[in-house]
Amino acid sequence: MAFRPSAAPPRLARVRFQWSATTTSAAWSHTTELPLTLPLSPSDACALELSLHRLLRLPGGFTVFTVRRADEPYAPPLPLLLLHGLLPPEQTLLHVLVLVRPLAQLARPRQLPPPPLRLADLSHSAAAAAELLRRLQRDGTARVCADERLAEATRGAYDAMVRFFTQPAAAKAALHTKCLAAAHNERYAGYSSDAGREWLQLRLRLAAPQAGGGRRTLPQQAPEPFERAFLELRRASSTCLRALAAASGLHAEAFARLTDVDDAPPHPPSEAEGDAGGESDGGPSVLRLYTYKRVDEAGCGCHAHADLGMLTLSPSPVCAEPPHGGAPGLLVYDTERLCWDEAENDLGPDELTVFAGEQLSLLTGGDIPSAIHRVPPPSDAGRFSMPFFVRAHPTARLSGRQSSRDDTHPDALRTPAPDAVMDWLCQDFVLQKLFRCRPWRPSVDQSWRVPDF
Ligand SMILES: O=C(O)CCC(=O)C(=O)O
Ligand SMILES: [Fe+2]
Repeated sequence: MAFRPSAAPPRLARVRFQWSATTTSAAWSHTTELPLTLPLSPSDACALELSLHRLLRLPGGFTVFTVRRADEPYAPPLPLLLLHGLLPPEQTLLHVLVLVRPLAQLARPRQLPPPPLRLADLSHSAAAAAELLRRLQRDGTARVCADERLAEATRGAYDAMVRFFTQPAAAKAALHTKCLAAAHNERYAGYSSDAGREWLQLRLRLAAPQAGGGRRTLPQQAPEPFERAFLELRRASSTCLRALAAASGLHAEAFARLTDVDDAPPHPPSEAEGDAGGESDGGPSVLRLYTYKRVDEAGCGCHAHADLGMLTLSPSPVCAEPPHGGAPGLLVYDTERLCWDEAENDLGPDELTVFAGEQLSLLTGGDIPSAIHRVPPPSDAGRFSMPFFVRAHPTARLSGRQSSRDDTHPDALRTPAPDAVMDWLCQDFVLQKLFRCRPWRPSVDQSWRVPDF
């Protein structure tokens, strides 16, 4: 399955499963409520799938593929095995909508990715913008070919990564910079690591550079090629966000203005940002320069998750060892075929993989779905990657709209469930939903600590 097994202690929950379906001549909604011990084991999940087939009166040849919380019709649909992650620890009642599909869909062959779109076209061609939108909707990811400036900047940053990561641990750790004065807020720029990777995280400086301090990003002591890659990826992400907004029938600025990818004055200076922790120097979007631990170093890669921001732009990764050839490894979960697809196979050195995070999915009512993805630990030559995560300001208002997508599946959810809240302050959405109702983030317990995001 490749989803991280849950380490949570077993707990009893009541789960209401709802199957709502429409055809041209009829509409129905069947519901059943079951006491369940969560997390489910793989065999519990299989038994539950069979029970639901009977209890929800599904037609022969169809089954429950995935579920999502009823109050989050825009959220990524998840296999039954991950049900535990949708229910915050202190709660016991969960209402989910099931997505029912024909079993035959499991055997559908994968469509190979079409040729990349060109970044240069996305800024002026409505047809290229519409195609980017269509690919994100249909495939979950899209390939985009960088222009020369971006390609040069990412090459320069990859070159500089070798030297950066071979420094002594103390020199790397010295780059860790807190971006907020408040002790309980963990927003940072600089070095960090987990069981699978080490990385350097860059953010835009929001405070005007002091005289003599010319750097636009934090940490200020980061090698200059990293800043260049940050600024070029920021420009590319601004182009993609504009293209997607325009192709969605919105004002071209509708998405970009919620973020820090433009040089317009920063979004609402911050009363509400105060709640999340005080005056910030460091924008919400981040560039992460990763080096992955190999299997033989007990690396575990990057577990399955959906990104929490608006959009992720991930330049073609390279091996950590000379001659630094390509290092494809990103896997994307196809929720319509329940399998992992290799998203970076045959990705050109100057190409990027683009995919949506959950903030954009909320804003579009699920029209642009967030991609569930993971990276297994590399086996021999390692992996450098440098995804750029465009994120909305914590104080931005994220108002989701009803999906207009014409889903031809029999259980198309054309209207959000009645208990769906589609209007969020970004930081509330992130803290209350993305850090509490997702299986891949250990739930924050609404304590005083605000995690880095
Ligand atoms: O290294 C990569 O290519 C992806 C990493 C990733 O998915 C993440 O950090 O959110
Ligand atoms: Fe990710």
